[in-house]
Amino acid sequence: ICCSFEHCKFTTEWLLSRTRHRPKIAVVCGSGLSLLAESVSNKQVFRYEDIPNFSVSTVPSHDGHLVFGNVKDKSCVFMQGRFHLYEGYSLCKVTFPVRIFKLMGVETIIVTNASGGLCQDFKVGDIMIIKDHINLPGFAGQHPLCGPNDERFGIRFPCMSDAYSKELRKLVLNISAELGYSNFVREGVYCMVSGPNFETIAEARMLHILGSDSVGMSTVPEVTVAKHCGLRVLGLSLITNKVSLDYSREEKVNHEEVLHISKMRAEMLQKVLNTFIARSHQVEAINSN
Ligand SMILES: O=P(O)(O)O[C@@H]1C[C@H](O)[C@@H](CO)O1
Ligand SMILES: Nc1nc2[nH]cnc2c(=O)[nH]1
Repeated sequence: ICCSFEHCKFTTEWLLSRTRHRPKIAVVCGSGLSLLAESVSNKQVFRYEDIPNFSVSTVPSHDGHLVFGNVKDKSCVFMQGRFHLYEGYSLCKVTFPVRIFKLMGVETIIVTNASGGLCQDFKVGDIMIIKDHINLPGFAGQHPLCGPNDERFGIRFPCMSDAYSKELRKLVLNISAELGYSNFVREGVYCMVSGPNFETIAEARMLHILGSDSVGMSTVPEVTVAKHCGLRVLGLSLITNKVSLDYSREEKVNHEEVLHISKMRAEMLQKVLNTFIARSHQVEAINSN
């Protein structure tokens, strides 16, 4: 096993002995969204290649930096770049950082990504709060929790019907309204495919019929492992393109377009995120009541 409890513990202790930060919130920055980590104070950066047992980023715009820092008075850790199944990594490698965060004392994980809009009401540039997901690779056995279950992380058969915290979603909706962003902040179902190709029209139609509002190539394994080990999860997906459901449409998606849109919207997402992090204690209060 390449990502055993002992491997996780070793990496966690390696990091804890090199930083004074003790983050309670972790953020995974999706494609083109590295900016989310830029405004932190008291910043400390580790390169993925220097961290024992970590993988390296191979996708353009996924910088490969683990950034510790404060947002207001909250200590956070940011992944500038994530690992994807299509890069050739096993799902245990893809989700390894999530367990490190758990062992470091993180309580809430915020996963962000770029995705294609299937819901016909969505516009390019919308922010979709993920309310649920479809684990398509999981149906075919590509699942991060397959294999022996280590009870020190979580139970064998975790419940996923409440993977995305209702309270956290509500807080983001409230913040979006206060910031005047309500007309482009939505809620929806994210579907993961393995990639690396974008969808055929027939595939896109199928995913839409199955109830997916957007489609991407990440997030679901991280969320599954996060829920398994008891982290609270918030998922935010930036709709970077409309997925064609119609043979007469001529649009052709590419990674550069995805990056262009996500970089354009990253500042807004950052505003939502920073306000959310500053106020996350409000949800802690709700939960402890
Ligand atoms: O890491 P995310 O899910 O944001 O990356 C998306 C999916 C592919 O990796 C890439 C396609 O442009 O962006
Ligand atoms: N699978 C998939 N991933 C994406 N990431 C950003 N846009 C898309 C898309 O249209 N499809």
